[in-house]
Amino acid sequence: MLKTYDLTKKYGKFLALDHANIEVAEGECCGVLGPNGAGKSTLFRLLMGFLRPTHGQATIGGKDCQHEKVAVHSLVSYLPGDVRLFGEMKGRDVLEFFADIHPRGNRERSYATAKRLDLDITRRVGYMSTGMRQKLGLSIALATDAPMLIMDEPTTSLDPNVRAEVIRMIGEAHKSGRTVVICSHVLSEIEDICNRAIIMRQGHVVHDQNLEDLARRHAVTFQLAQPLPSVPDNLRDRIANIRQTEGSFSLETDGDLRDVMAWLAQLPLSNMKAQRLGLREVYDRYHAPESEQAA
Ligand SMILES: Nc1ncnc2c1ncn2[C@@H]1O[C@H](COP(=O)(O)OP(=O)(O)OP(=O)(O)O)[C@@H](O)[C@H]1O
Repeated sequence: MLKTYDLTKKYGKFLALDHANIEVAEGECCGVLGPNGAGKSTLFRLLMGFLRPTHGQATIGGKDCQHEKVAVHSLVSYLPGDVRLFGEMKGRDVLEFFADIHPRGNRERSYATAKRLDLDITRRVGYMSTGMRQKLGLSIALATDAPMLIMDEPTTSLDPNVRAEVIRMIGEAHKSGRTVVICSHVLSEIEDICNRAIIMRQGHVVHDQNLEDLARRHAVTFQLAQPLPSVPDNLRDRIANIRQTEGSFSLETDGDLRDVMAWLAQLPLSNMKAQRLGLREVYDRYHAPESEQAA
């Protein structure tokens, strides 16, 4: 559905996106993660044809994002990171304007989406709070039935209840078969709805994580006052990242935990803990907080 080929963007001499090769299949829900300035919005703007690539190409539904913008825009519903709307207009008029110009827009669905987000559309946009304007942007973007949703930080400025509702709505869009690409700094939101997460750093895609695979992985920690014996052959493929700090060990497992536990249970260890590996642990491999990097 979406493909980028060595997609590169320089602002002057500054390289914001460096030879990104990304493929998102039809029906996937793909999270894009990375710290401020990693290049996420640049990627999204290139996909929408709002920026010209310095090098490379992107396609959506086989259409070139730069040269076939109209066709691409009819396939995509896009929520920008900075929702800017006409301040003089009332919310209802803005909704109707966008529902009418998007080939897959629909006024009734827009009103219903705004209602679900508890947005008062009789207000003038200029008098709306930041969160209300975000809800208006979401009511525009979530109301089309375009086959692809591209959302740049959809839950920014929203209160916790509305955040949860928006994540539910995006999850519903995915379940109904739409392809979703979403960036967020809230890892739990990505874990809740995405089946895949791409991690970016300084304009590079540094990791591509299947979240269904991740859900089968565990981190096991324990204390052992002797060297850890070698991992039995039958577990070798499923145990990784063994680390030791004095008498404390940690390792990561893939798949069923029972046979790993049976092996460890034969050792004189104490304080054993096993917990599911989350996206946080994967993200921290690339972007650990500075305090931990220094440690
Ligand atoms: N128009 C521009 N001119 C010059 N530099 C830019 C421009 N737009 C973005 N940049 C720079 O490109 C880099 C990537 O910016 P981008 O907005 O894509 O990051 P991001 O990952 O979306 O960050 P955030 O999480 O803060 O939204 C940043 O260093 C930013 O300062």
